[in-house]
Amino acid sequence: MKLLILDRDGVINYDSDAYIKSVEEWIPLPGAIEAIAQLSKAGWTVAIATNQSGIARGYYDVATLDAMHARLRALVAEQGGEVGLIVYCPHGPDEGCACRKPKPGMLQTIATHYGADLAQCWFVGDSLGDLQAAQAVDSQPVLVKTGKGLQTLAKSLPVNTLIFDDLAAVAAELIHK
Ligand SMILES: O=P(O)(O)OC[C@@H](O)[C@H]1O[C@@H](OP(=O)(O)O)[C@@H](O)[C@@H](O)[C@@H]1O
Ligand SMILES: [Mg+2]
Ligand SMILES: [Zn+2]
Repeated sequence: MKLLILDRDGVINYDSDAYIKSVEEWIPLPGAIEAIAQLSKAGWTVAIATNQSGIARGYYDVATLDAMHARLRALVAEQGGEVGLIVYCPHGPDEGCACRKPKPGMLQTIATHYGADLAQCWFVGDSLGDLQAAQAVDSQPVLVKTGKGLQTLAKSLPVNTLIFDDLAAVAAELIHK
């Protein structure tokens, strides 16, 4: 199946070192909503795997996170597309969970949900942990230069990492390849 997995903050929406704590702070990056809709209409299933330690830190609650994701789904639906499964890790960095990237637990949850082979999937992120999670399960690591992407670009990346300017460029590659 044509399954694309996305990181959220810095790939779909602007990120902030102060975390994205409300629906009002959740602002799509230019072209991101359209990219997801175009992929969806081209037969791609678009799922999301996102670290949300802000919940463990007490910056926002699950209801607020769900409202952000309802907003995302509504905006994509307005463009005629749909968003697939959204999986998040609500834990803090010190909790030792199995789902926080760079661990691949969320990618595995998504693959199991769809019966998909992660070795055939691209995972698009802006942080090194995203790329490492992809590498851990033989998915294709894809870095975008939005969010923390430019800082990540300066780090030691998985050797097969693909690099794109933004999610719109990733979508164009997948839809027209
Ligand atoms: O990029 P995704 O996975 O969708 O979400 C990242 C966010 O959960 C936050 O992750 C935090 O990292 P720590 O969780 O504090 O290490 C920081 O990088 C924040 O700036 C960022 O907003
Ligand atoms: Mg991110
Ligand atoms: Zn977790």
